[in-house]
Amino acid sequence: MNRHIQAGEIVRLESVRKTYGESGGRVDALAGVTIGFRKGSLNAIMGPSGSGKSTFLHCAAGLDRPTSGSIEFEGRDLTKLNEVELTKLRRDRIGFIFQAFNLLPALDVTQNVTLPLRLAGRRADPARVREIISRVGLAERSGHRPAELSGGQQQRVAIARALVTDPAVIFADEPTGALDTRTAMEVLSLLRESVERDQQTVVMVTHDPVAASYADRVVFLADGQLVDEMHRPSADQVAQRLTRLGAWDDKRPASPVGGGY
Ligand SMILES: Nc1ncnc2c1ncn2[C@@H]1O[C@H](COP(=O)(O)OP(=O)(O)OP(=O)(O)O)[C@@H](O)[C@H]1O
Repeated sequence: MNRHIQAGEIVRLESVRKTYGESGGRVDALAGVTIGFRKGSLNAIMGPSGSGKSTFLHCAAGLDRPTSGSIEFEGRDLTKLNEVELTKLRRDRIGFIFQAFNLLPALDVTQNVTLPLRLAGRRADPARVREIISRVGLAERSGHRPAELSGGQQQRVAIARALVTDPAVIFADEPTGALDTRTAMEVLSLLRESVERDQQTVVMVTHDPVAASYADRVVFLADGQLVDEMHRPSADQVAQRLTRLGAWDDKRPASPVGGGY
């Protein structure tokens, strides 16, 4: 172990392949990807529809197993862990944020936020929970249920829930995809803050050049391979690069609005 990981990196994918289907209809969703992410950095993953972004995120986060290659996370190879070890590591060290919020409708804000702690059998420190909820601007709403909150507020609950276990890495799959521009910026600022303040690492898939412009580093996937990267680019630079990759040609379905569960 630790043969490949570079100084300062917290997670590293080495020659990661993910192949779906049998011989005739085989798809190389990831065709040999090698990349490391530094502790305390905000990273965006971009690329055309079908380029492998979700597959990349799921493999890197230990939600899916690659066909071959290794994923080093804080010195351990995720591909060598059994399901129980993987579940524990995900619960203790990784935070997840999804486009569709995935909040439980019957639970209020505080209960949703503390759910990962309860699942891990950990005690919720009330002062810390209050601090996290107020950090995302929901102190006044802590007793509200998701249906009583706006889409942006629901995503802020999801961020607080991802932060509550103090994870080393937060993986986010289009965290601003269902939000209007202003609310998306608030959410991105919160992610930026957890990187600056707590040295957490964020790896986020996004289609939005403005969201990507909040990142320290933007990596571009095409046909399951890394084809380029940019450091602290402007939204215009990202958009130009995506245009060259043909990312705007696809007709993606409209984002779902609000209503998570
Ligand atoms: N479970 C699966 N079975 C078969 N093929 C799959 C599966 N999941 C993904 N694929 C294929 O793998 C490739 C990469 O898919 P992936 O969802 O990772 O792309 P993406 O870049 O996230 O796309 P989008 O931007 O449209 O969400 C695609 O060709 C897709 O059809």
